[in-house]
Amino acid sequence: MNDTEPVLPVRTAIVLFNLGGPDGADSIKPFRVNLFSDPAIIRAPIFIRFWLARVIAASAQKKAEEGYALMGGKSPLLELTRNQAEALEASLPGSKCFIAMRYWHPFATEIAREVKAWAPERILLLPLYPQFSTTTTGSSLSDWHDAAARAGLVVPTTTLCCWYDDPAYAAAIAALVMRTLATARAELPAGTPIRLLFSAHGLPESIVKAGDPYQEEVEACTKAVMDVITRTLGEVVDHQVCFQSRATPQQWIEPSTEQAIEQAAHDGTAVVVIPIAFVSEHIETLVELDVEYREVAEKLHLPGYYRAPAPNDDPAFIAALAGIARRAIAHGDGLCSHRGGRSCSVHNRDCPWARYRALVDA
Ligand SMILES: C=CC1=C(C)c2cc3[nH]c(cc4nc(cc5[nH]c(cc1n2)c(C)c5CCC(=O)O)C(CCC(=O)O)=C4C)c(C)c3C=C
Ligand SMILES: [Fe+2]
Ligand SMILES: [Fe+2]
Repeated sequence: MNDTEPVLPVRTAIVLFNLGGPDGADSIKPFRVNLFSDPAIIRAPIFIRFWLARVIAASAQKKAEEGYALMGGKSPLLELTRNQAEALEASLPGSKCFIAMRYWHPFATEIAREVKAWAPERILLLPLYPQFSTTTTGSSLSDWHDAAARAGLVVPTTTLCCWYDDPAYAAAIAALVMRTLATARAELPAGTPIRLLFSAHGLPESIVKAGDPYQEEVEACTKAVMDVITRTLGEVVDHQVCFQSRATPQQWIEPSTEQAIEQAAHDGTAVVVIPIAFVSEHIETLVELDVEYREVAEKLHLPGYYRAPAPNDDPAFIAALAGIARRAIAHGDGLCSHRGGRSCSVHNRDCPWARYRALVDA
C-alpha cells in the first residue's frame, strides 16, 4: 500500500463472486443444470427453460465428467478462491472476505446471511471476473441482490462492475505472461516465432449483439497487458485474442481458440496461451487448455505450445485486487469506480452493470 491509497472503513465485508464448480462426482449434473437454467446464460422463455437446461446439460455430461475426473473428480475453483480471499483479507486490515458462487456452494443465499451476522459497516461486491458479462458478473450481482433482500441485509454497498483495464492488474498479468514467454524462448530453437494467444471464455454471438460489452472489454484488457509487455521488453510481440469453451450449438464469437491454433500451425509459429478471462485455474484451463488444445497443437505439429498460469493468489495480482478494493470503497456508495473518485471507463457514462440491472428491474 502506498501513502496515497485510501484507508478502509473498520468493518468492511468484501464479497467475492465466481461461477463455482462441482465439489464431487454427484454434483456435476446439478451444477450444470443450475448453470443452464440461468436466464442470463440461456435466454429461453420460462415455460421451456428448465426442460431445455436438462437437455443441454445432458448433451455434454460425459465429456464434463471425464474433464472433472482428470482434476480428481471435482473443481479446484472454491479452494483457489479461498486462497485468494485469505490473501486479500491479509492485505486489507479491517476487512473480511466472503465467497458467493453462482451455480454451486457456497450460494449467495447462505453468504448473505453470514454477512448480515458479521454486521459490517460497509460491503464491497467484487466480482472475480475482470471483464463484465451479463452471463457472469450481471448474473452473480443480480443473484446477490435477491439474496441480500431475502436476508434483510441493508448496509451501504459499493459495487464493482469490472476492472479489466486496471494498470496494476494488467502489470500482474503481463509479468506472468513474460515469465512463460521467457521459458518458451529459452526452450525453443533460436529464432522460432512465438505468438501470444489471449484465450478468453467465448459467448454466443447473439448475447454480444444484444449489447454485452464482454468482447470489447476482453480486447481492451489484452491491449492493456500488451502495452506493459511492449514497454518492458522494448519490442512488439505477435499476439491475438481468441475465444474458447463453446458450450451450446449456437454461433459463438470468433476466432475460436482452436481456429487460432490452426492459424498458428499454418503460420509455423509456436504459441503461449494466456487465460485472460479467468483469475483461477479450473476445468477450462487445466483440461481444455492443458490437455485438449495441447493435443490439437501437437497433432498440427506446432513448433511449441506453452500456457501462462491463471493468477490464482500471485502476490502482484492480490496487491492489484487490494488496490482496486480500497479505491472502490473510498469512492463511496453505489456503483463502481476503481480509479479513486474518477469513474471507471464505462461507469457513470454507461456502466454495464447499471444498464443490466435496469433491464432486470424493468
Ligand atoms: C452458454 C454457456 C456458457 C456461457 C455463456 C459461459 C460463460 C462464461 N463462463 C465463464 C467462466 C467459467 N465457466 C465455468 C464452467 C462452465 N461454463 C459453462 C458454460 C458457459 N459459460 C459450462 C457448461 C461449464 C461447466 C464445465 C463443463 O461442464 O464443461 C467455470 C467453472 C469450471 C469449474 O472448474 O468447475 C468458470 C470459472 C466465463 C468467464 C464466462 C463468460 C464471460
Ligand atoms: Fe463458463
Ligand atoms: Fe461500472
